[in-house]
Amino acid sequence: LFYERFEDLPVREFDFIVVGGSSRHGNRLQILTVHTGGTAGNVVANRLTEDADIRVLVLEAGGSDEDAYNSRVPLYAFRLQGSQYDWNFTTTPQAALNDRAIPYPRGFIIGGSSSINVMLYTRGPSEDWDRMAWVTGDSGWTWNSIQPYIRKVNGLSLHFLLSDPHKLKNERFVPPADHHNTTGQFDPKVHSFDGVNSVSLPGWQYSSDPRVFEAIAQSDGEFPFNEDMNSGFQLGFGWAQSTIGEGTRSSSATSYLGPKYIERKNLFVLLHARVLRLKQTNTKFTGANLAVRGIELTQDTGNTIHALQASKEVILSAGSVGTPTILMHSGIGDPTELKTVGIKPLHDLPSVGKNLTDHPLLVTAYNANTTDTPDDILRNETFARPFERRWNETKTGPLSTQGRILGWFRFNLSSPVFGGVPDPAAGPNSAHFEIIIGNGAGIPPPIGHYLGLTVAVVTPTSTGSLKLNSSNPFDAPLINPNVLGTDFDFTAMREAFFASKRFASAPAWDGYIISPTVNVTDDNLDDFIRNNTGVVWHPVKTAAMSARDADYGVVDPDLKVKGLDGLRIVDASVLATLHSECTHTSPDLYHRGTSISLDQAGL
Ligand SMILES: Cc1cc2nc3c(=O)[nH]c(=O)nc-3n(C[C@H](O)[C@H](O)[C@H](O)COP(=O)(O)OP(=O)(O)OC[C@H]3O[C@@H](n4cnc5c(N)ncnc54)[C@H](O)[C@@H]3O)c2cc1C
Repeated sequence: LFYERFEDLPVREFDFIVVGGSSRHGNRLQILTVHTGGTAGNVVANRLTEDADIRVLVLEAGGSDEDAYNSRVPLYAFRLQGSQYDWNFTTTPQAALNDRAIPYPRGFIIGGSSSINVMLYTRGPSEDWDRMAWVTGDSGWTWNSIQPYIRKVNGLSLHFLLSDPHKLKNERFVPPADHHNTTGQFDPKVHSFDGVNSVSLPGWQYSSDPRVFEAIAQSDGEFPFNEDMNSGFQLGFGWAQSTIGEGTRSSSATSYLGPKYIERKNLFVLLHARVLRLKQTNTKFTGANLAVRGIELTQDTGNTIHALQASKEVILSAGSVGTPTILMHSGIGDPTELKTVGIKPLHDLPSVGKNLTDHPLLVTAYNANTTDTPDDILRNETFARPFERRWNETKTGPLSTQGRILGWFRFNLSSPVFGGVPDPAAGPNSAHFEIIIGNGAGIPPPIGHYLGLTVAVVTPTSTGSLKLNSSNPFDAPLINPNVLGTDFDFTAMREAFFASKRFASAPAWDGYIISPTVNVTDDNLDDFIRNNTGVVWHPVKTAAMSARDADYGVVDPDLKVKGLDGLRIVDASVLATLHSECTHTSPDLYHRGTSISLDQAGL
């Protein structure tokens, strides 16, 4: 159940529940999951509370999504950035971007970033998962091992074969809002139709769509068509799949904490609960690990601090910014850096906050000779009204859709991009860059209609960092994704831009594209990139997983914080490598993280 005030929680019960034995039934177990109101946390909470004997408390700094209209309406997704549902972080000045500091949105709402993101659902290439298994020395992270958390495989539920006792799957592939015939637009064999998280194809058609496919056909194979980029083979252009069901956003809150689950008597969700730090709960003696099962939270900017303790585990799911921030405020991190800001080190883990990596993104747009774009809806309330009425009543129409068509591509290995640098992709079938076709400008200028061709480098080699600004947990951390910080990344952005330009020059666009909105020439391209590149908001690796015996990394392949007891991290920060995909698909990862949690708790 949702609670707004700490005082309303059955706190005593949480404080005094006794954890008895290890048998599955007959014991009252309590697992306190911390700030797991985000994408991953709700998956964890859902899975853990399958067992009525486990009591889970979810702590979320943000509030409810009940009145968040813009979160529900897919077309309005971009309005959530900079809103009350966003933490509204900003990066440090980015050297390669002419020292611009760029906005760094993160969801400040139940559902976390899955309640404010752009909803693209991409699983990435199988090679990325296989590489993560190799890096971490744990075959449980391979593409094949992860599949049963998403879907049934070959008609069998591999849960049984892989001895995962939990049958809940992530994906629930549903018809698009307009119920059009989707034959040839996805491959049913690689999807699940009875999972929790709704996924669908675009539910509204635009006149630019057929031209995209004509341009694909005219590209001499440079931009092939891929029926389903989520099969493990991602390369090519295909229809976007999005976490949308019945024309409405499917976040981890609407799905994993949906009506079917939120009434569970063993699930407690406390909103507006900001966790300040974790607390040591034992005294270390020779040979034993420190236990960190305590937390401190506040609901009134620190005037009142509440302490709680989990009998089993604290599971951190505060995301790639929140998780390392909380760890460092708790003294878990690089001791030298912690002392610099006046924090007493508790546990030496220098990798906390290191290696922050994100996908650089460059929006380019073309003036389009059409009025068939959502630009007028997005900038003119009067124009939008009938469409809103339609969406309110039927959940159909242009408001029911966000992503349209996207593609994943590789540079030729003889490309100038590589100039002595090894190919950073996970394998020969993994993309280096992405092109996102947008009908309309996303956030449109006052006049005009647009076709967006946005590019992203999906194998960046630059890494940045996340550091504390001070010992005050209310100060925003120093977020430095080091965008385009290497020659590879910068050259890759240039080449991705050229590729999108070639795509826009196909005869299919004659009469549709009028001109680019900015005249980019060879002479001003680098400036254009520096002045306009941002990121896709896919930060990972700030609490990265590493092999069990590696002397770097933050969590082991079971997602337990290295060298500590009682503390696990289950969110995007643990990814050991940045995948060539959009990162909220990692519920598959979260599912597995939870299964490990359950197994190791002897449940
Ligand atoms: C604007 C935007 C667009 C994106 N578009 C896409 C997309 O189209 N497709 C895609 O796959 N991915 C997309 N992403 C990325 C994706 O949404 C994230 O990678 C993913 O949701 C991260 O999940 P998480 O569980 O790690 O963190 P989050 O979902 O961010 O959850 C963290 C939660 O912890 C809470 N929290 C943090 N600190 C504290 C604290 N101290 N106390 C209590 N609670 C705390 C937060 O409020 C939040 O609810 C986008 C992200 C953004 C921001």
